[in-house]
Amino acid sequence: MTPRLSRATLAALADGRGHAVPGPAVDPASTTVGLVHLGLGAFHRAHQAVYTEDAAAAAGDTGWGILGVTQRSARVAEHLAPQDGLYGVLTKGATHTSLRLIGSLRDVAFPGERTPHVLRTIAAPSTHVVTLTVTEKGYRRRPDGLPDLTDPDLGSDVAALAAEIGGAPPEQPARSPIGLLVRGLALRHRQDAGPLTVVCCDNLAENGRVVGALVHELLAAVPHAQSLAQWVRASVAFPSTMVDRIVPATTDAHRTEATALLGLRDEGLVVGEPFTQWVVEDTFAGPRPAWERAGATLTADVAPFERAKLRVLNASHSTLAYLGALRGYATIAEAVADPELEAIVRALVDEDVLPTLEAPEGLDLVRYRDDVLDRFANPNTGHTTVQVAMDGSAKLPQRLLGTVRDRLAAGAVPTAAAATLAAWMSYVHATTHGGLEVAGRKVSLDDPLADALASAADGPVDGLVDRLLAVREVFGADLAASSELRSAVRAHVRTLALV
Ligand SMILES: NC(=O)c1ccc[n+]([C@@H]2O[C@H](COP(=O)([O-])OP(=O)(O)OC[C@H]3O[C@@H](n4cnc5c(N)ncnc54)[C@H](O)[C@@H]3O)[C@@H](O)[C@H]2O)c1
Ligand SMILES: O=P(O)(O)OC[C@@H](O)[C@@H](O)[C@H](O)[C@H](O)CO
Repeated sequence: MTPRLSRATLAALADGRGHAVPGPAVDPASTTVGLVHLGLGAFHRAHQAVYTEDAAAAAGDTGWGILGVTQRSARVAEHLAPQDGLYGVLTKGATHTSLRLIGSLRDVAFPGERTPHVLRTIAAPSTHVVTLTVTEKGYRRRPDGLPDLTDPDLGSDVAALAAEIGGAPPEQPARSPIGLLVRGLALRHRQDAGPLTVVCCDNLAENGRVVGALVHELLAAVPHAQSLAQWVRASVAFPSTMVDRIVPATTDAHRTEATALLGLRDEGLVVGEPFTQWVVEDTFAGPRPAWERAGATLTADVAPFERAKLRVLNASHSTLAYLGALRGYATIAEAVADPELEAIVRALVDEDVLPTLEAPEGLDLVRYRDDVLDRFANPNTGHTTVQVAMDGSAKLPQRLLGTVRDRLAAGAVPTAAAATLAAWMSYVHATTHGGLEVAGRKVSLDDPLADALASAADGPVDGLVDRLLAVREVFGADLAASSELRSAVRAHVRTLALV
């Protein structure tokens, strides 16, 4: 059996016949932890961990090893621990594949097993940055942006935090990312370990402001947390970021391909397109990795980049995901190759998105649209429509509904954006009525509001749009009340002829 990737097997391979795979640029054994990452999914490993490694290597800095924290299960930690944190990034271009090894993960942990260790690391004076990629739904926000204190996981962390402020040892397993973060901040405050910067890397509009507000609101709900809240206001920064790299879920075929290139089995392998971008607001409370030396842009104002990316790339992605899945396409590349679907996406961007955007400095938005469509057309990433389609109730408010609101406020009917909503509604209907098969597989609705959406989709089909627009968690009261939007979505749903 092919041996597993680890520091020892890699060294043995290098001593023997060797391999042609570059990296790691940083040996985990030579680094200390300076950054804690919450949400050790595929994206962090293919994006921030790579920038952090390149920055550390360029600056000769050994203080930026990462403690990677998984959230919902120990699976990724179990994959990476026997590999000493080492893993490969398989880059799949349209014509070229390459593999490199990454060593910036110094440690991995699952809070279900090692919460005290994670909290102590967030509180360590040598830790300066916490990053997050826990998906849109992971933040447990109410539609008004406040923390959902009825969420049992967040509730459990709030109770643990209150006990810890009262002097209890920080031992209870953390159950939510924001709860874990705030409990780590509380310990850091108690230990007077200095300022910290929290960098959200999820696809949320104004992601830094969102996470900062969640932390402050959560603290406002906890008894005796005033001094902690004051310290957070003074000592913790929440810069916003725009993150971009298409990183699909890793498949067995990717692992087989990587094993052939490396000669070692890698259970932590991740896959990405060649393109990568990171724009970070330069408002850190303390030291940070020299990410600019790895190609990141540090800027005073990230909002125009973030807005352009969410509204052009992510909204187009979701449009292709819903329409593509409804037409039976397995991948985004197949969907964008359908001229009708490509035309729908172009109309979305040209007619509704671009009028709401201000071009970030140095970015031609029309060129950006075309570049994004070219990236989607890469046949080798294998990004599935069903993966991009998941969690629509949490994603659409971030990537589409800002456009819809801006267009309505400008007195325009967002007819093209309404096509995306119609596609999502048709997808919700099909996946909750057992009627959607994509590439030979039955697809069911994967969404944090699946139950509410299924009951809204259940009923006479001519009322589908009304019932789904009434889901306040997604559309709020304003969009539910817009008769122009309602008519536009209804017209598209009729055209889709799926109900
Ligand atoms: N994959 C990409 O192409 C890409 C690109 C840009 C940004 N992102 C951002 O990164 C996020 C994660 O993407 P990924 O590819 O790593 O996904 P993934 O499925 O590989 O990992 C998701 C991570 O989020 C955690 N998570 C999921 N649901 C959660 C919940 N309800 N509560 C707490 N934690 C939860 C998981 O435990 C895991 O650590 C995306 O949602 C997006 O915001 C991804
Ligand atoms: O990662 P999600 O689930 O928020 O969204 C799915 C895709 O639209 C997204 O991951 C893009 O691939 C990514 O945002 C490109 O940078």
